Amino acid sequence: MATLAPPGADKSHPSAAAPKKTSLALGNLPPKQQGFGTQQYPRTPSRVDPNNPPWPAYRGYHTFSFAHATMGVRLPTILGKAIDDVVKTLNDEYDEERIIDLTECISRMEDLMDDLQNNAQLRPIIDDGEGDIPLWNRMLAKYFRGKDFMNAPWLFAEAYKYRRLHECFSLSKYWKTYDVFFRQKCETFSRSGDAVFELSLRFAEPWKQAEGLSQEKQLEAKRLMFHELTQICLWGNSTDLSLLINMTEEDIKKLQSTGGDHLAATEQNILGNDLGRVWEYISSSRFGSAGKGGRLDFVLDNAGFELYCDLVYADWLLQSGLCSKIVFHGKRFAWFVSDVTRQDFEWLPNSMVYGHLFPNASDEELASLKQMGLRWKQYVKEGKLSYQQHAFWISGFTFWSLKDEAPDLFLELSNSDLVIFKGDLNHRKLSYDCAAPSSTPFDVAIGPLATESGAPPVLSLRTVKSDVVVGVPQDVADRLDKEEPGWRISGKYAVVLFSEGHKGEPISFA
Ligand SMILES: O=P(O)(O)OC[C@@]1(O)O[C@H](CO)[C@@H](O)[C@@H]1O
Repeated sequence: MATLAPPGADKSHPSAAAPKKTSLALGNLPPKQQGFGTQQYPRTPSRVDPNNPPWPAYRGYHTFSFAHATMGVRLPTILGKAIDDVVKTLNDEYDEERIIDLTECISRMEDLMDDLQNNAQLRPIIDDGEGDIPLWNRMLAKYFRGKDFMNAPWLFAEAYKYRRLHECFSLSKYWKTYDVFFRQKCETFSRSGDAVFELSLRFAEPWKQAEGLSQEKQLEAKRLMFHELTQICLWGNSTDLSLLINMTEEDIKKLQSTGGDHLAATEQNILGNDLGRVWEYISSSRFGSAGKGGRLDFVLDNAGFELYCDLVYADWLLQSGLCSKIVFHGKRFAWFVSDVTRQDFEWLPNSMVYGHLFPNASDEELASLKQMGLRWKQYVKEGKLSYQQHAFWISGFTFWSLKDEAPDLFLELSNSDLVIFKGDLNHRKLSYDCAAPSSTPFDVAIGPLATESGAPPVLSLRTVKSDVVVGVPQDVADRLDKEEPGWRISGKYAVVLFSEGHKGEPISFA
């Protein structure tokens, strides 16, 4: 039976086609506005938390970012190499109980590899009796429930991976303190001979100021030395083992070149440079107490060559009288491949004095290294140099949370006349590792560490190896983004950024 179509139901008729354009004359509507979404950044401090930094966080699923390459490729590669290292150790072991214990560590590492590659949810850290467990599990429960490796902020997910790696060993009976990167750290230092002797031949003899100079000239000589040694300390950070996966010995030498011309050329690559302000402060009566040098703290980054540069710098700061006490802060266990642990801190001067790391070195070179190593060991005995390793440094928190999450550490640092944060990772933690505009002033980017009552003066010495950049003129960053798209991760550029803090002001805890 034919259906009766209602009038006008023929959809194929031209009159049923949609009008090309409908224009309404509605002159009373409000005008269109611009900038939606941008006003929410920076988030006000009360809206900032580890999952919601002041500006948008970098996350592994952001395919445009270094976070993506790191989570998807670099971390599994690093973990694969770590497994190879443990297998080497396993092959050299003879005791059955220790062998079985170590195979269990390997199988936990394989589980971690599966989790990484399958983008698993971030589970709590198993209680291995270590002091940082509450920091980790509270943070996971409060801010990252249900998050996985790719959608948690990159900084947290990456740190979490290193904590999980530690768990593979901390749950064992015999291998609790095993460092999967130790072998690699030692080998890289032993391949850094040229740069190592370049410095030891110059600095092994105790430093003396040239005689007969006016006070003004003496100060100027110190300023110049400070200027160059700070840069050596800064560029020592370009040798980062986690990025050296495919580097040749020649490449490493180029990175470590410490010659004068090279330094002058590389100073142009310091895109935000507060070195002048730092000298003004360090050479003033505000630094330390009258007639006595100041206290300097280093929040360390990498072991081996970078630590060696840090110690050459610290040695001169003590000898010059600018500092009377230097405190080094390192990690409790293997962290981001090459970070300094207590074992690395002790290994360095001991290997300089007793080791046979440089078979091709001359007697003179070896003697210079030994002389310097002996002096550093003496500083440690005298308490002029010391080493600490607070659990906060191996947590997933950024330094915006330092005072709240580690009040004891905040008090300790508030005694310092200057806290130097070395390297890229520390810079990410200072600046909340988020997409802040490059022109954001350093004081703004580091939040409470610049504004809190009692906060110490802070200096970041960082070669730029990841996306976040602050304290750099916007036009410079925009030009580099256009002309050198890899500049944020190449380590070719650096920043030297200073915040005066509020030392001496009364500290209270909410
Ligand atoms: O802190 P460092 O040694 O200067 O650099 C650490 C680093 O290589 O590792 C991270 C990516 O895995 C980035 O923060 C940075 O590029």
